[in-house]
Amino acid sequence: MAVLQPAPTPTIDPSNPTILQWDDLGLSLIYDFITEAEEKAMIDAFHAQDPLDEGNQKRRISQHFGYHFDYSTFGASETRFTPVPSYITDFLPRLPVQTYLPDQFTVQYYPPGSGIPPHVDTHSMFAEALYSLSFGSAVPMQFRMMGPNDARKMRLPKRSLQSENAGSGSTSTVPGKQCQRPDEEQPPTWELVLPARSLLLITGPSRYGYTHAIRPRKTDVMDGKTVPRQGRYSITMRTTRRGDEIGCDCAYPGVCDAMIREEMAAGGTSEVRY
Ligand SMILES: O=C(O)CCC(=O)C(=O)O
Ligand SMILES: [Fe+2]
Repeated sequence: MAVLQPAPTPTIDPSNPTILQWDDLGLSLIYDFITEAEEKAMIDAFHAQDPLDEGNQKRRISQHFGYHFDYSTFGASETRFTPVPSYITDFLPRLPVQTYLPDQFTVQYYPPGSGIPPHVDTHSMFAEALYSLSFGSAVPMQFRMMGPNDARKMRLPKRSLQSENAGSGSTSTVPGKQCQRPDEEQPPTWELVLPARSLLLITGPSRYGYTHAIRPRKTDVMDGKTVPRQGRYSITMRTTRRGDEIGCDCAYPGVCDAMIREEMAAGGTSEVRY
């Protein structure tokens, strides 16, 4: 089991204390990004489509809007498109990155106790900015820095290019637990509590060089208190890369699907470069 370190300390602009920033990680967390009324409308809309099987709901439920995920490319389909509901389009003008907007949306319900395995969202097929809007309840998201050993494991063809299907229909390579050697040093691993109605923006190192996950647990420790995990909803938002934009030149070649693919095509088992 990963040994958790304390979460890194954010900087907070005193003139805007609802925004927490970790500049060196490329992470921002915006509290109260949506109102309680918006939150309720989203939950109602979700269950109008997928009624909750109260008590028996064990698995995550996902709804897709915009361009649908394509499992053959790990990107989004060019043709399968579900119109984006107004409860999403309404807040798009409030997103912190306005130079490009998401066009692929996965709305998910996590029943109490469920999570999402550690994964790196596909580098090459989606633009840098990824968002996670949390609602319904708070949950800790776990980030783990990918070290050189993880990178080497992820280069194995078996693990590197097949969909692990971490669940949201939108994820790529993850190092399997079974590959971990017990004598390995744990890479930096920490958790960030995502409160209900908060928006997480993931860019830079946290986007390209860290896995993120929600551990399946019955309880969480938040603010020093052990609390039962409750049902949680999220909207993952990504921007699809098309044509010439597909690719990645990040500084994390070991966990970059574009670079792994290139090296495999060249028949390489080249050294990990970081
Ligand atoms: O539920 C979340 O907040 C994150 C989900 C996620 O990481 C994903 O869909 O790729
Ligand atoms: Fe993700």
